Amino acid sequence: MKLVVSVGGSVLAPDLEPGRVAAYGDVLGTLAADHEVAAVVGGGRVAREYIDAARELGGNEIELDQLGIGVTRLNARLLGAAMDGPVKPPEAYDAAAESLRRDGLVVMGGVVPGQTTDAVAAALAEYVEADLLVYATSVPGVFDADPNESPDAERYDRLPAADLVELVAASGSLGSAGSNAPIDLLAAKLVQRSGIRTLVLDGADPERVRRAVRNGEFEGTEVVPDGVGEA
Ligand SMILES: Nc1ncnc2c1ncn2[C@@H]1O[C@H](COP(=O)(O)OP(=O)(O)O)[C@@H](O)[C@H]1O
Ligand SMILES: O=c1ccn([C@@H]2O[C@H](COP(=O)(O)OP(=O)(O)O)[C@@H](O)[C@H]2O)c(=O)[nH]1
Repeated sequence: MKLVVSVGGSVLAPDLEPGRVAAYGDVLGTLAADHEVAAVVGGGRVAREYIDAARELGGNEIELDQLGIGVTRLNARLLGAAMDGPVKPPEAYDAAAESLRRDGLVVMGGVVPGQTTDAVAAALAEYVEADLLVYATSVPGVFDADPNESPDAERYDRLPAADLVELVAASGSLGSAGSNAPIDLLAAKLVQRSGIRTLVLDGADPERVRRAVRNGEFEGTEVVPDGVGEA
């Protein structure tokens, strides 16, 4: 199977803990023995710190995004170093797809301003015609409200892609650089358009990603193509 895993920066590098990066590297490396695996890595706290500092210095939103992209690529290098040795992460989808074809494994970060790595993962999944897209993020799925703001928020076990788009649009995620939402609006639209099976799960423990891929066992939200499932 062809698999794209979006590893949130908040999941991979909330701080620089080599053990956590090694654990992700192990899981992705093991999965790559049986599958073609593309990982897309986010920027996390460090990206936000750079973005906040540069905003105070008067940087415009595109400049802030460019800083964020730089940090996602640093994190991609770090994860790459935990697997095959340091390799410069591809900066575009065609280069990533070529690495995936050649090596069966690729790690990349951001691509262009105006989006997050959620959208990179969805676009790469569409480009390489992935069978499965997994968002390993800091929350255990997509909720009807931000679970970190609303203690009564309820998780969707299955969510039609159109409902995901609506929910993300309503949360106003196409905001400024470094903004929070379960996934960004472009990612939600690409997931809807591609119809690729998509899981959103708590990625704090990479074993959850392994189990989801290996046995289909996971706790979180499955985004289903429009018309296939009920919320
Ligand atoms: N409806 C929602 N369901 C789940 N998470 C949400 C929702 N709305 C906002 N969020 C926020 O989305 C964030 C998930 O993304 P984030 O922490 O940036 O992780 P990552 O590093 O994986 O991108 C959480 O901080 C969570 O509070
Ligand atoms: O293709 C990309 C990927 C990332 N970013 C920037 O880099 C930041 C960090 O990326 P990440 O995917 O971690 O976003 P987050 O989940 O932190 O919002 C984002 O907020 C954007 O500002 C971007 O502009 N384009």
